[in-house]
Amino acid sequence: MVRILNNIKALILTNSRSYPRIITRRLNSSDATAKQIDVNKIRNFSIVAHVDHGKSTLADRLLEITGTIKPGVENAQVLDQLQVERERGITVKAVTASLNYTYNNETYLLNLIDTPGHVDFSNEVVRSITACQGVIMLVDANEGIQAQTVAVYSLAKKNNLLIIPTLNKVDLPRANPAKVKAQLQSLFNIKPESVMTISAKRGWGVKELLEAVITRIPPPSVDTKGDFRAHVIDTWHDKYRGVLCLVYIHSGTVQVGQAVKWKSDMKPLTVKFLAMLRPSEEPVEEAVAGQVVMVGCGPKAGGRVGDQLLAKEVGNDDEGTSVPPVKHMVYAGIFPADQSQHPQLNDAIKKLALNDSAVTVTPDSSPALGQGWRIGFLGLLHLEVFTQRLLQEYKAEAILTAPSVPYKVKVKGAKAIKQYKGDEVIVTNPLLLPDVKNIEEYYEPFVIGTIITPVEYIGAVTTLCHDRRGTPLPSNAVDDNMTMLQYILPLSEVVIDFHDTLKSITSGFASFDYQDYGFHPSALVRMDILINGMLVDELSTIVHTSRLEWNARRLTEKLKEQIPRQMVQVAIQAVVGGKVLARETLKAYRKDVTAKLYGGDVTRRKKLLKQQAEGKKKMRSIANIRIPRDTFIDVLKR
Ligand SMILES: Nc1nc2c(ncn2[C@@H]2O[C@H](COP(=O)(O)OP(=O)(O)OP(=O)(O)O)[C@@H](O)[C@H]2O)c(=O)[nH]1
Repeated sequence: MVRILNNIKALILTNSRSYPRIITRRLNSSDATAKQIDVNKIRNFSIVAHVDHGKSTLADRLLEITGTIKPGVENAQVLDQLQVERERGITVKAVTASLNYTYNNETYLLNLIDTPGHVDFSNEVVRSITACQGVIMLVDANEGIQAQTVAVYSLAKKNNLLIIPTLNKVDLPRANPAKVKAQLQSLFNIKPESVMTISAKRGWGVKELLEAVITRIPPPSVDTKGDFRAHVIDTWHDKYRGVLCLVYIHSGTVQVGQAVKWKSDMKPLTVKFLAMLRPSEEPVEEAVAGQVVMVGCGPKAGGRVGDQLLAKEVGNDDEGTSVPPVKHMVYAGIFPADQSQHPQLNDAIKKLALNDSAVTVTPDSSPALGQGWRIGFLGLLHLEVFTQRLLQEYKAEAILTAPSVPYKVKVKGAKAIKQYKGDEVIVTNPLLLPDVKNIEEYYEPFVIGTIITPVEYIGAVTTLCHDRRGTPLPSNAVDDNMTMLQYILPLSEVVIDFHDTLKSITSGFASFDYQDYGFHPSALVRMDILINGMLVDELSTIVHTSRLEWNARRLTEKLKEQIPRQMVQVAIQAVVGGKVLARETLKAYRKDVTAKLYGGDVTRRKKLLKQQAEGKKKMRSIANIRIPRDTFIDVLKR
């Protein structure tokens, strides 16, 4: 027990704020440095799977077999280092581990990239895949193919990666490898004899799988003689060394002390830190094309995901692999709980955004909530994880506004087109919607949703998709009991609670994943809220016409509940283009609220006056109606 605890202790971060991705103790000094490894002995691969199908457990076993960690640390989940990952039992960040393995008397360098399973973090998967030549596609032999298996399969195919189909959890009594092999054949045309079977938990078949990685996945096809070029697949911040980057070298070699530059910036830099991640840092003097290594160029050297690190001599042309740009699915406002905490939160968001390259941060301000930021996320789980990490890793408390999806509008009129630098405007905040009279057409983001469900729930799932404005695509049988349904769905109907509702109507048996389907024309309008005839900017939303009435009623009722009674009657109206859709009236307050300020001793009176003044500061005054800041937060929250 003590040994196990020590083992875990050694692996867990000592200070996750300054070392988000690195284990500071060296676990294993390697016998094969980059120089001794030729490119034909490198394999870059990733493990992809539906959530909970066992990626992190398999990664632990691979680390054990290759001697990187000691065996027997059950559920160590060495690659899941973030506190949120351990608490939620999910992988959020993709991490790399360079492993040595001897096969047929030859030592191979295997770069394993662990990837997250949840649909929100597919960005991390896409990024990892740009450095890989093959993937282990894990499928739980008990659950069978799930929606995300379909998504990762298509992604791997699209990127021309070699796929090693692997059934996991074959130790479970209810595992049915034959059935799942048949599913793989029917959906993806995968031959049953090419499918590996393992139990990541027990270690069964893991050695054979590792050998399949060596024999089936090709070495990286790179130019070892050319000038140094690498692209960044991850970045994180280190308190002492500044920005550290994980790069995939696709040409030449890099050495400590070498002169380099960013493609985006061209300022001369020097490589100060170079290390393999095993997953602890192992400093190296040199790394060659085909390798995935950590590079740091000093505290002020910058670096961001998707950028390229080049040898000083390389021109600023367009050659080389780039990482696909991130598409944000939801945007939300983040504000400090108190404006005095703005600088601290600003610092925390900056640092976290560096590690989580999938977010975009732009300054935002609101009369009610003060100065803040508008942040783009990949999905709701991503948003939750981001705020949880802000709190846990940076002790920064933040207020979140209602998440909304980005919309697109086509503007008309020369003046408007000039103002928006083109006739298409992406609207990430309903407040920034161009004037209605300048809008020619509205566009809404759509996704293709894949649902795998037991056949008995097809009716319920179809109703749900129909209610969410879905358009069906042809469906496919997975086997006798399971079906794959596909729908084109508006993103706004999917991001908030679609997954939870689907799980509850199918007793947890259906799985869901979605892929971007771009912007398409849609009947959208901007709905405003008036308080005694005055517009409250913060409460404007973009709504589909079929949802107008419901939204109008819900918002006005919620506001009536939240706004405290005032000396005058308050009319709360939801309007679209001057037409009132819903109205609630808050009756006037009759009691003499200042009565308690008279009489009593002077100190008590002063205290009450001070409290009242502080309370007023937190109010937003609209048409002489004082609305507490908390009301906005409560109403804007989901
Ligand atoms: N019985 C059995 N359980 C397994 C096996 N492999 C993984 N598990 C269990 O399945 C659960 C999920 O495993 P993880 O390795 O966390 O799954 P994951 O795919 O990394 O999950 P995400 O990181 O959230 O995507 C854990 O409780 C594991 O202990 C196996 O071979 N047999």
